[in-house]
Amino acid sequence: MASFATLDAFAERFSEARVLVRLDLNSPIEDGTVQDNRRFERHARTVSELAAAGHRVICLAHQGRPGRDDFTHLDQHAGVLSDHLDREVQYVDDIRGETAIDAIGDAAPGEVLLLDNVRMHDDELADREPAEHADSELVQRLADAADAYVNDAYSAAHRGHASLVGFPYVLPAYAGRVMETEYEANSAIATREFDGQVTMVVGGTKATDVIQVMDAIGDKVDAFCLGGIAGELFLRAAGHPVGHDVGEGDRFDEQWERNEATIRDVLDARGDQIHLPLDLAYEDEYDQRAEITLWEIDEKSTPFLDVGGETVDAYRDIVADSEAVFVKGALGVFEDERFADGTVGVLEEIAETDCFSVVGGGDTSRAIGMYGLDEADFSHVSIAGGAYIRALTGEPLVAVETLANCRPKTEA
Ligand SMILES: Nc1ncnc2c1ncn2[C@@H]1O[C@H](COP(=O)(O)OP(=O)(O)OP(=O)(O)O)[C@@H](O)[C@H]1O
Ligand SMILES: O=C(O)[C@H](O)COP(=O)(O)O
Repeated sequence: MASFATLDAFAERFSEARVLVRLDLNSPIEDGTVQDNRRFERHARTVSELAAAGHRVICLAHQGRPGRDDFTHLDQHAGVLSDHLDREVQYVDDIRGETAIDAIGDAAPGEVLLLDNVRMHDDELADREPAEHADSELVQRLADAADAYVNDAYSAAHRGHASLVGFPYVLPAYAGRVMETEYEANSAIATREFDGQVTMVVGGTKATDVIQVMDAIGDKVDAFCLGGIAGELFLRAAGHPVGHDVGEGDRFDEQWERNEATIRDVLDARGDQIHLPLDLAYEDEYDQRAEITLWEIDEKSTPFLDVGGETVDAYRDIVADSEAVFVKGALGVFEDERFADGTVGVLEEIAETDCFSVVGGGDTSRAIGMYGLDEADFSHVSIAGGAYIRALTGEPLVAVETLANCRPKTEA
């Protein structure tokens, strides 16, 4: 398990430091407006801790990717982050030019700056090894202006980009609070021994991701409860006439072609551990939720949007008997109240029991707030997507590895 220095070690060594803090504020953008989400709230705690201690906090973050609609400047992000802090975040419309370097130099103790989208600088996404990123102009210029580096961007830690892996080579480097807690909770399935049953609830739309997880960590999990697109694809492999596209949808056939062999292998090898929906829910001609048991389905003629009531009861029982439950992906289209029973039923059951629980996936974890559940009833609600998937499969995260590998420098 990687071991990095945390803010506790940082606090012992520095006072009123100029510290570069990499956050992951990558957010949904609707009609040009950045949507507030858990990432702001969580990172605000790290920023607040550093600013309250009198450090000059220089935040780095990205939004979208070049060529995509959500690739924007970070002025709005500074406003949203300020809303979660007891102080203003000054947006600096530059990344490593004179304006940025001057702003860093002028920052007063306790001041918080947010530089522009690091992905707007070519060095950030250049295809380089971590040590090569350390030599880039972006990293060198900013490192010269700062005393230390904190990486809080766990949810981007699977990316080997300059601002995520370059700085630990040239500055004392620490994990922020988000990095620390996310890493510990999300690695639990790979690193911890649980006395009782370990259950994984698997759903959502990104079937390819979750099928890889099932393939990789089958030995660590006693029960998989399936829903969403993955659930239907496994039903298809088991010979049921579901799991293909109907109407305008295009979510099934492509993922089926890509994963058919793996699905069949996993089902063969782990059939005893896998629980598939017993019934499914759909929208009837009166726009109401209707349910059908698997055995009644001769042909799929309408999209299935949730697991049915019998399945919810069965999955709740499995969760109630579990020592640990990991959730990746929703069991249905919970954004529509009519099709929230599966996702919310399982989350309610987790909240009611005292099992160790991790809920991952940006979309799925939104159900917690939407349906009045209390985040405190879960051991951890992750803000990571791709990094969570990699942690579940036990794959190393390059930015975490870099923090750990550069630790001797940090302690020097
Ligand atoms: N049967 C279904 N048909 C269509 N969409 C579904 C179905 N079941 C679940 N979903 C959708 O799955 C989504 C959640 O899972 P998804 O795989 O997209 O992301 P996630 O794991 O929550 O987040 P991230 O984007 O961070 O990976 C929800 O928005 C929900 O509407
Ligand atoms: O939102 C995320 O999952 C991270 O910020 C990584 O973003 P990316 O997939 O655009 O690299």
